[in-house]
This record gives sequence, C-alpha cells and structure tokens, in this order.
Amino acid sequence: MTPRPLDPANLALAPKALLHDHLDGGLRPATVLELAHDCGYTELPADDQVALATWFRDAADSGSLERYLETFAHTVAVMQTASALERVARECVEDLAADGVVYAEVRFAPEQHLENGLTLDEVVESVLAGFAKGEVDAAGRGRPIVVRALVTAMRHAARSREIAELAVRFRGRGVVGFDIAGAEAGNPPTRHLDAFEYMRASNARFTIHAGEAFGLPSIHEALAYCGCDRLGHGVRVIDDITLPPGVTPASHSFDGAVLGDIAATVRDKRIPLELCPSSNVQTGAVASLADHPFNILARLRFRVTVNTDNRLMSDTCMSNEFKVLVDHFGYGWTDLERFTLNAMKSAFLHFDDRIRIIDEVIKPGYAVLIG
Ligand SMILES: O=c1[nH]cnc2c1ncn2[C@@H]1O[C@H](CO)[C@@H](O)[C@H]1O
Ligand SMILES: [Zn+2]
Repeated sequence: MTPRPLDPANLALAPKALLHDHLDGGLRPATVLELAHDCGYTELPADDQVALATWFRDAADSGSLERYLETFAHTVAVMQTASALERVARECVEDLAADGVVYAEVRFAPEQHLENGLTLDEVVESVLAGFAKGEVDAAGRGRPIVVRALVTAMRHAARSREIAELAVRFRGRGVVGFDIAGAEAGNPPTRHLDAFEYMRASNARFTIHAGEAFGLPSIHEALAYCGCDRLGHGVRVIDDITLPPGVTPASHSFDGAVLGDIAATVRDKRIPLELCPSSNVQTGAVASLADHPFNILARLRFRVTVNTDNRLMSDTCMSNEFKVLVDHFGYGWTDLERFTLNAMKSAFLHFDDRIRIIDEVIKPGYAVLIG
C-alpha cells in the first residue's frame, strides 16, 4: 500500500469541497474580454488574456482589502445581463469540476448586477440556470459536481434585509444561504443584525465575512450578536491565541497554547473557518503564506476548511490552495481528506445530502490516493 504522490495531477483528482468562492471573482480572463466586447465596456485595463490575468493578480496583490476589492469593478461591469450571468455561472461550475471539486457553494451579490434593469430575482434565476447547466455538462464529462448558491449582501450598503429575504425566497431552488461581504472596517456585522435575525427566524443558514481586514471585534459580533453558522475567513481568531514559546507557524504541535474566550468559543462550538490562504496574503490579512495561521488552527483542532475566495484575483484553484498548504506545512492525503470532510460537514446542504457525498464520493476518493 503506497500513497499516490502529492503532485498536481493527483491533487486535481482528489475530491474537494469548496465553501467560499465568489462568482464575480472567478471569471476566465477570456470571458471577461468577450463579455466586455459584447456589452461595450471599454474600461478593461488590458486587452489580451495573459495581460488581463496578470493585471488582476497584481492589482489584487495590494496588501489592502479595499484596493483588492476595487478590481471587482471590471468583473461586475460585464455581468449585467441574464446571458452573461448564466455563462459565468456555467463556466464556474465547469472550471471547479475540472479541478476535482465535488461540492461548491458559490456566492455573489445580486444588488451589484442591476445596472441594466435586471431584478434581484432575475439575477438569481440566471445564475442558478448557469449552475444547473454546468452540473449537467460536468456530469456528462464524468466529473459530477453539486453546486449551490450563497446570496451576499454588500456590507457598506443598506439592502441586507431585502437580500436575506431573497435568499429565503430561493431556498430549495439552489440557494442554501446568505452572507455579507465588502469592506470590513467601518461596517461591522451588527449593522446588519436585522438581516441575520430574519435568517435565524426563518431557520436559514448564513456565514459572515469577519476577521479578515478587521480583527477580533468583528468575529465577536458575528458570533455573539449575529449568530453566524460559519466565519468567512475568521483568520484573525489567531489574535486571541497565546502560543507556547519556541513554535513557528509550521510546527507540528502547539500544546500549551492558551485560547481567549472568542477563540475558545469558535473551537468549542465547532464554528467552521472558511480560510483562503492566497487571498489572505493579497489583502494583507496575513504577512505571507509561510506565516499563515492555517496550520496552527488546524493542529489546534479548529474546524478549518480550505477555500479559493477569488480564483481570478488570486490566480488560483482548489488544488493550488492544497498544494500551497502541502508545500508550507507538509500535509499528506489524510490531512487533505480531513480538511475536505470538515468542509463537507459544514456545508449548508441538508444532512442526508452531505452524508451521501462524504460516503459515496469523498471517502472512496481519498482511499484510492492514500493507497
Ligand atoms: O475576501 C473578500 N472579503 C470581502 N469582500 C469580498 C471578498 N472577496 C470578494 N468580496 C466582495 O464580494 C462581492 C460579491 O461577490 C464582490 O463583488 C466583492 O466586492
Ligand atoms: Zn470572500
């Protein structure tokens, strides 16, 4: 029994579950160019695929969430029609499936796609139609995938209650939850308490971008006041952990670490952390991949999950995020399987659907790789 090598081909084969991926952060560069041409958008910063891909990555590599978010103006600009939204959604599913993702929750903010007169409902319907087509195509290619939507409200705006209602209205038709995103500083989660209370009262699930550009207070509000089911990033929870002397972010044991009340609550309640290593470096949430607290949190048995956030801006994919973690922290297949099971257990799908994917797809897939 020998494990398969941890090379890019096998990493792409490994079944992966993705909880945090933005639709408007994952377009193919060629599609951005074609859609811009079709809709007459002339502000793109480059006019060929390679230069455009490089521009997105470099511009997003800003060290600031606010500047990172400015790059979305170009993708959102070309996603203003039903056909553009459907195409982007279909291609997203194809790209994830080709990378071995077997379950994904992909999020987008409907309020950002109304410039040409679409309604909020039409935006969601278009994206769901694209996901459904993508699922059929992927299955036809022998790469079955289940994709569900999370509907996001922008945290600087004032439509979150309306967007939460939209999420609930589409429950059972492909939307499994709600989120808030955008610039974190100055827009704390409690600004949107009304939306979160509505979600809870509707027995509906939500995650909150918190603890990315802003630290512990944001995580505390998301958990204690808003009652989120998961934390989008949540990476700054590390600020509430006192590490034992002599360890590095790549150490194998953090025995003796002392958790403050917020970190302890996150761990005790098994709150899933949607960690996005490459994105966190680009926005300055962490200094470098080697310094990423992923390994500390994983070894301290937080419920860590691996995510892409924005595949276009980070020039990444799930197998690349796995590779980055393998390279820096020496993980093997059983670690990658554990992170995948963490994600699948934390999905907003119903329990029986989660168990089916775990038993029929994830466990058998890793059994082959582990050897
Ligand atoms: O890492 C992130 N943190 C906060 N907001 C983000 C991040 N990535 C994307 N968005 C924001 O979410 C919107 C809907 O998908 C995007 O347009 C972008 O503004
Ligand atoms: Zn995000």
